[in-house]
Amino acid sequence: MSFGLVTLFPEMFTSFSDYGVTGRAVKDGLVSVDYWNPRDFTHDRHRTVDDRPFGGGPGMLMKVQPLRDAISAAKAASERQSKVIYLSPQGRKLDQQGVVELSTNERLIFVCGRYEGIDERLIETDIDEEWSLGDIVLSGGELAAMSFMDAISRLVPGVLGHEQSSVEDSFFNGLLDCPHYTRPDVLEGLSVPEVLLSGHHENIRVWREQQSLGRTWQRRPDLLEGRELTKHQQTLLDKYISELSS
Ligand SMILES: NC(=O)c1ccc(NCc2ccccc2N2CCOCC2)nc1
Repeated sequence: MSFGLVTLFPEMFTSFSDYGVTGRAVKDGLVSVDYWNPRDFTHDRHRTVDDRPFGGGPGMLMKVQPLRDAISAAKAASERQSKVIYLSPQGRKLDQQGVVELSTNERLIFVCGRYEGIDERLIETDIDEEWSLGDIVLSGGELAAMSFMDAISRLVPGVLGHEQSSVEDSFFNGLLDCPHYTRPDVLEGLSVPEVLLSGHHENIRVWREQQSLGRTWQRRPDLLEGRELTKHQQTLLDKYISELSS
């Protein structure tokens, strides 16, 4: 997977490239990241990257010429087919299904807006898809881009050493995650569910699936709509619900 970042603040992305699972993926060459700063594509003495909005109003927009040139350079830098993504509150809201869709691309170029955003005509001419991290307002697109990159990278084969963990990822199978426990076995007078100490792997797997189903039903019933549960899953969920009232 190759990521191209069009951003005024490339240094922000060390959080992705230098730490943890994603840092290891970059180090191992499973994921590559390259940066294209519009400021490097300016030709005036002050290296201007913002411009005033037609129609007036508060704030500035990103200056068109440096931004267009940075996007073109990002596209030209790789023979791979690339998709240019603009992150904004007006985009398609991201969920794990969207992450799976985006992960099928060889190269993604993220355009990170600053100021009040970019000229609408750039979205029509240079941007392929507009996406949103969620209904939140950020000071720039960088943190949204990094969240997209993290979620997408986790689906790249080899990035999560123990393949299993990506399957158990709470949203990977469309259900919320089960509760997790570790030492000490009693914490503030609270013990660990017996089944987890039993060493009975099948019972543990079933308990975890029941917990995922139950918590999803309780906290995010919307995730269960339009989802066919197997008979076994329905039985587990029914038992979970009946035990709530006991
Ligand atoms: N939900 C998201 O994915 C998301 C993405 C970016 C983002 N901010 C950068 C930005 C990009 C485009 C347009 C406006 C803006 N903003 C500039 C600053 O003012 C607020 C609007 N915010 C939230």
